[in-house]
Amino acid sequence: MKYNFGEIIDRKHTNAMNTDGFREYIFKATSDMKFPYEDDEFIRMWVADMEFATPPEIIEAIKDRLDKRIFGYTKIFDPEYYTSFVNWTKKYYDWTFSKEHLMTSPGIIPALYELVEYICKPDEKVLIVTPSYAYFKHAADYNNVELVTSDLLNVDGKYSFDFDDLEAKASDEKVTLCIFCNPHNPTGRVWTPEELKRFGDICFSNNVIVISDEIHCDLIRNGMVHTPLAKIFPDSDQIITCMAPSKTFNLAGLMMSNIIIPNDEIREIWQARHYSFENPLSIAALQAAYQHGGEWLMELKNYLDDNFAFTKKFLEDHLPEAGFHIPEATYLAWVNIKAYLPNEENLSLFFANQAGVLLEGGNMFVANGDGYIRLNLACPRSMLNEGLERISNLLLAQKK
Ligand SMILES: Cc1ncc(COP(=O)(O)O)c(C/N=C2\CONC2=O)c1O
Repeated sequence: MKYNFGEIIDRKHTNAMNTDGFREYIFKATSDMKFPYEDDEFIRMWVADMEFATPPEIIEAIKDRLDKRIFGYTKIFDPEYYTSFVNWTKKYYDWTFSKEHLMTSPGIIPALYELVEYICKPDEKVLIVTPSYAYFKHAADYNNVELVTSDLLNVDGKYSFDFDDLEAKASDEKVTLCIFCNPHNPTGRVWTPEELKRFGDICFSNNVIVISDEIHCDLIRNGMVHTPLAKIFPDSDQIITCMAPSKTFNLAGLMMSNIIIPNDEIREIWQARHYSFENPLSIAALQAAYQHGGEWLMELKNYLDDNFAFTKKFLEDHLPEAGFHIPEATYLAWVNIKAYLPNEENLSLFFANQAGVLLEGGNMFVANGDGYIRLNLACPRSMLNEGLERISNLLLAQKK
């Protein structure tokens, strides 16, 4: 191994959401909220960023840009950014897109907020499948647009579309936009080409535009293949594809994502309304990620696959009544613990207070997540083991 994923890195005094933002984000509380644990005693398995150092190749590119010593107003003028990214999508997803369609945003969430405003009229509705990353709901709420949800089917922890329900919801003429997660957070599904085709046919035959949020698409298990929704519908301009190396290379704080908008009308609104300057260090980092990140990603995927295998065995050995399948994508474990805590409403608070573990409870994923916890496994194995030990000790104590 060329890279050290077992290293414990001190994130204190870095203004990290992960270490300092959990009271506000998870508990909607102020910074004086008290727990029986000191902040640095928690095992943090909640927000989706990683405890791993960003690849040295990316850090080197940022340093090179720093050496230029002037950081004035910046936009992407150099075609090398597009070339680096499209070479990556060609190599990893066998998919390409036009340079003219590539926009950027200081994050995918800000893009969702803007796109809902640009696409939906006030009396229209946004469709999502559930459970869902909560910011998909926020994107509708903050634009005062009604949210419509379609629960994924869950058969013994295996998730799939309820296509009949999806068809029924999409056929509502007021549903004009679907925010779609591909691969899916929090269930970890990698949608098959067949599922994507049926999903897209339902949306497009009902005049529903799709934002395909593909931020997790590089973080798939070895052996899996990501299919961009737009690859299934190469002639459609009804798909906005959101991708970013921020999840892949632990760069979320650099606030830059790729938004591919093939629809001329929507892109023109975006270009007129979106503040399109970029951070020069972010451009350097993202370009380096796509040019030089391949080897690190390969080792990261191996380490994550081992963390998932470790977690699966741990749960089988210590919590045999928990429901868990190794997800096809993401570094997030979605675990059914109903058998141990059938009635606990606020799982995040329960584990924070009783086990000193910060995690996200199923109730944080809009709907269809009761009894589940989501664990971030993108951490050194020693940290993972401690978190799992604390969780299992607490849950086993409930059974006594
Ligand atoms: C599906 C999905 N889209 C967008 C984002 C955020 O994109 P950004 O605005 O950073 O470019 C996340 C991050 N997911 C997180 C972050 O913390 N917990 C999660 O589940 C995500 O899971």
